[in-house]
Amino acid sequence: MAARLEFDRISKRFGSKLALDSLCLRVEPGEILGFLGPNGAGKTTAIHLALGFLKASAGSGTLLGSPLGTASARARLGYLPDAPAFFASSTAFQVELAARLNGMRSSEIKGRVRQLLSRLGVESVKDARKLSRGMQQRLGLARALVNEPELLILDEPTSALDPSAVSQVRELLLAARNAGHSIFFSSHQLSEVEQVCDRIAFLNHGRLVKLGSLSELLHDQALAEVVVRGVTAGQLDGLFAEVLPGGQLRILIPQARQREVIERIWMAGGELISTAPRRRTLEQLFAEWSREL
Ligand SMILES: Nc1ncnc2c1ncn2[C@@H]1O[C@H](COP(=O)(O)OP(=O)(O)OP(=O)(O)O)[C@@H](O)[C@H]1O
Repeated sequence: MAARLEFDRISKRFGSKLALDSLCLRVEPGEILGFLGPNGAGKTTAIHLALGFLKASAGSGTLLGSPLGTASARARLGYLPDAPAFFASSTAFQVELAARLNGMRSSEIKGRVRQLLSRLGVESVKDARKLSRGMQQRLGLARALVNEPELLILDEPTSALDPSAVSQVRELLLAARNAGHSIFFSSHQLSEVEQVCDRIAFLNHGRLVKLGSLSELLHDQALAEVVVRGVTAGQLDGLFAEVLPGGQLRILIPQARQREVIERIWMAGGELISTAPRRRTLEQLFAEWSREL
């Protein structure tokens, strides 16, 4: 099936800075793809390339089947920028205008706008230009969702939201996904990412470092905790070992190396006390992947 968004070896250079380095990535129909990476990794640059706000220095891509930058594809797209701006006071007008520009039928617009504004808690806002950042984000989301877009691109959609708004947004995103829409969003809110994303793409220094479902990525990186006695840390060089009271050693190793390490301990005259799987969090993986070049 055709990807809703595809980057094919896309690079973007700003002067001497290579912000994006040969990015290959597809957002498939009906999936939520979380786009992660440390500050300055290149996430917003990739999003701006997808939207046609920037031109690639090399490579190509498609948005909803058309080459990046094609204006007609944008009517089937919803976009929430990191700092949404509003130019008129009426909240309903902002969202209605987006619906009209995207070709929605007039008969459908009023009901849809009312429903979204109420769902996102912005129906009684007086002046859209004087909103707090969190309220701007809620209104920006209503604007992005109004035309029931095939692809929703969100730059940090929940960064300024209070916990109840975060869960309302989570429900909206999952409902959109369940209706077959695709969502591509950048975020630093790892608990949100864990709860809604089907797959995760991790970018660092403009390069795609990891891509997969959270369970695959956590499984690949799974650790085992091994407790032994009768050996010293010096005999296990290269392995992280903590000395426990009583002289036992606690060792953390990738699960895939467990057998090899246990054999090494036996060869050195050590005795195995226990082994246990150690689940890692996305936060720990984020910290490790951020160190990868
Ligand atoms: N217009 C520009 N001119 C020069 N450099 C830029 C420009 N836009 C982005 N950059 C640089 O490109 C790199 C990637 O920036 P980008 O904003 O895409 O990162 P990001 O992953 O979205 O970061 P954050 O998580 O902080 O929002 C950074 O080093 C940034 O300074």
